[in-house]
Amino acid sequence: QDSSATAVPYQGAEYLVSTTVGGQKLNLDFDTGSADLWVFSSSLSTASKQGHNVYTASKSSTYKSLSGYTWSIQYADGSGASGTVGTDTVTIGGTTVKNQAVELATKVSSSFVSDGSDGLVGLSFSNINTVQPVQQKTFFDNAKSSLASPLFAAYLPLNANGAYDFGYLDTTKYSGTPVYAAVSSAGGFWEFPSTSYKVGSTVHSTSSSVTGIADTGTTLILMTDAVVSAYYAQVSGAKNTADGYTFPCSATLPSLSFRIGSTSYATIPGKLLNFQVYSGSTCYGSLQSVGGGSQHIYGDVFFNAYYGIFDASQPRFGFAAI
Ligand SMILES: O=C(NNC1=NCCC1)c1ccc(Br)cc1
Repeated sequence: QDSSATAVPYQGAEYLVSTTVGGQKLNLDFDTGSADLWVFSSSLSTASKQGHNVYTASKSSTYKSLSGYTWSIQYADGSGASGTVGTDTVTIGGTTVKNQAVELATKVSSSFVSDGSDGLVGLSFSNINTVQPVQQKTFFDNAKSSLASPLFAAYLPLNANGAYDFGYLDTTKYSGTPVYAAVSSAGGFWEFPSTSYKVGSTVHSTSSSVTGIADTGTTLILMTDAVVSAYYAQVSGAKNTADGYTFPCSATLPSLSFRIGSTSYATIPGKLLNFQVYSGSTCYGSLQSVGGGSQHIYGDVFFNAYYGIFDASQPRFGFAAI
């Protein structure tokens, strides 16, 4: 049941995919950095429902409640949601999964209320799904057996409609031959070693334990402080403010390249590293600090430059310039 679903950019911060849950249409944020499929539900407070499509279980003829099951998730950016669980038929593009665990939000954090999505589709590994007492599988895990190949790909061009392709690679969406890195799924993420990077043409290496994760649920590229300080040292007028790194909008930004596994470098051009105007003639960088830890997070800005291939067969992560 290979298929492709259109991903529509929303306010430069995320891409939304129209998804049918029990015959009800919702605009969901596909997130390769988490493993819960959750939706805004009719049980939310009136205030939380403002501006969103909600899923009403009682209106679906195929919904089944999982009595006593709950979920609760906290994302790395501090946002979160929680609620109850059932199963229903979920269709994305032309790929349908019956009896998919659908997590109904009865609470969502404020950033989700002001956000454009009506919920998330987790596409990381199912070992980090938060449902209790019995952990549930992701849409992709459930769909895999019906696909020609056990993979999906993310095509997220800047300020234009993109797509998530399930079961096949769309060669019209990228150029050249994809390169792949082995993935370690133990932490639940599409994670690989990422120990070398370039600011412009200057090569730097990090400690060997540094990894990267491919995360469509994060907007920017978040890297360790060593990388971020080396990068902005090359940008005249760059400042590290309480909100993150800013610089004069007139600045010429160097490219940033980083290795994914032991592959060739992925290069983010300077143009993509100016995320948006911060205030007046000051702009905000697409590269920001991940805070602590030794994991780089390659978010949507990475996918603005590369077709990302999430292949469960080994597992491995591949990329090719778009
Ligand atoms: O939460 C993460 N990605 N998804 C989302 N973020 C905000 C809403 C959805 C995330 C971030 C960093 C690491 Br390391 C692993 C996962």
